Amino acid sequence: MKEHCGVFGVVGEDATRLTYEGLKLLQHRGQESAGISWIERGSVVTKKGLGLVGEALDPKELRNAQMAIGHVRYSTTGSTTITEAQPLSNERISVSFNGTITNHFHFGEFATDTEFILNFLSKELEREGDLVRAAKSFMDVADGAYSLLILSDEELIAMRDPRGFRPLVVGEIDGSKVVSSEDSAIKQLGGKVIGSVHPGELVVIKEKGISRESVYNLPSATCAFEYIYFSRSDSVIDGISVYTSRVRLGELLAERHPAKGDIVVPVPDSSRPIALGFSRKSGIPLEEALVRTVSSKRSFIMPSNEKRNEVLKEKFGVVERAVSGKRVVLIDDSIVRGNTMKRLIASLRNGGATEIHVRIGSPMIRYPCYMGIDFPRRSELLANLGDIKRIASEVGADSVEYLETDEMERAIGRKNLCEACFSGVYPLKGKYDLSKLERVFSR
Ligand SMILES: O=P(O)(O)OC[C@H]1O[C@H](OP(=O)(O)OP(=O)(O)O)[C@H](O)[C@@H]1O
Ligand SMILES: NC(=O)CC[C@H](N)C(=O)O
Ligand code: SF4
Ligand SMILES: [Mg+2]
Repeated sequence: MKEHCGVFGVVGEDATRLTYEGLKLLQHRGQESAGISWIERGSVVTKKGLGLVGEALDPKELRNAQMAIGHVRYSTTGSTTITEAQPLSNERISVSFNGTITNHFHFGEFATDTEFILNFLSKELEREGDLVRAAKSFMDVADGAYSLLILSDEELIAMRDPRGFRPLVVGEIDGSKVVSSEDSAIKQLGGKVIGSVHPGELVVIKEKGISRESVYNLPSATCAFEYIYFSRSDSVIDGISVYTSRVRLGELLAERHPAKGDIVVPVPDSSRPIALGFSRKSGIPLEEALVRTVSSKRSFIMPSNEKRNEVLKEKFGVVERAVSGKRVVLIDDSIVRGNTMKRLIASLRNGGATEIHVRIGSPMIRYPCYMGIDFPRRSELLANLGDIKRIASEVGADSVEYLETDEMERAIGRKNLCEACFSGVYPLKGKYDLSKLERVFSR
């Protein structure tokens, strides 16, 4: 499974530098490439590179401007190349986007869904002579997930798809107007959060002000995985704290799926608050028995299984003193392909753990995602192997239990979530044949 991208945009003083700083704080959303577009003498200028923000962009090559947008990429279409990196621009406009356009293949052959967006918007702009109208036409035809920024020399447009699959937030930093995938980045830069871009809303940001228009008003279906894994714990999505959701996922796990153990161990990083909740509720002490290598990346969002396993090889150390002779309750936020679990259970057994009971803070992932996360095939999902006994034997655990969907909703505190990867029910506009989507999105 690969996940999201991060977008950040600024209108006002110091736009390029603030965008660069913002991207660093969204690094957990994409590690493949980073880029920034700004407006210089009426034209779009774009710099991008492969790798983490610090590797991809040289601050000395960035020019200060009054308007800029940026991107960190976790690809769900195409490949990890500089030409496919975002922002994707021509002289007039630049786009930076988090999501997946599920129906992009209906419109022709494109290297990525982002290329389709740029192509569509450019043609509509030519036809209509107005970028806001072009953006609305895009909303009419596009299906899937998009938290999208469009930059021109006149304005920065921010829009969120009608279901609000991915987060998007507007705020202000030192008088400059900003838009970011997550509010935590705005707060950490000393700014104040104005609020979420609502699902189906189009926001136009200019130097003189922000105007907002609700273009579609449908029931939202925000990605449950943003709360479970993707977003930073210090973010708040649509008014709900990610940290609180995660602690509650752990509390509900302890209540509904208890385990007999001597210690609770989180798989760092994203399952830490879940393990804390489990430990508090069960009374079993928490031990940080897995140490995450400082320089390690997120494994799940790497672009191939080979790269995921390369990351995992270096990612964890085991504190033998903490686990030796102990019955371990091992907590993770999710099992997708099972790469992480298989490796960790072997290491914990080597470290002397006597029993390992795995408890997962989300339901079984059985269906692919085509809305911004990259696990496009049913066959790669561990949960499709069989029941929990079969899964436990595959990963080498004494037992494995997952949260049920209703328990997850209770923990997060909202029902209007996308749960397609658990249920197979896709909150999309169109009807699709799953096998066809598997072929289109497999890379
Ligand atoms: O079953 P898998 O296919 O291995 O995927 C699931 C794992 O991947 C993610 O961690 P990741 O390493 O991406 O990042 P983290 O350090 O933020 O937890 C997630 O938190 C699980 O640990
Ligand atoms: N994770 C994302 O948001 C991916 C954006 C876009 N689909 C790409 O492949 O570049
Ligand atoms: S299918 Fe799963 S990962 Fe994809 S948007 Fe829905 S909840 Fe999120
Ligand atoms: Mg993890």
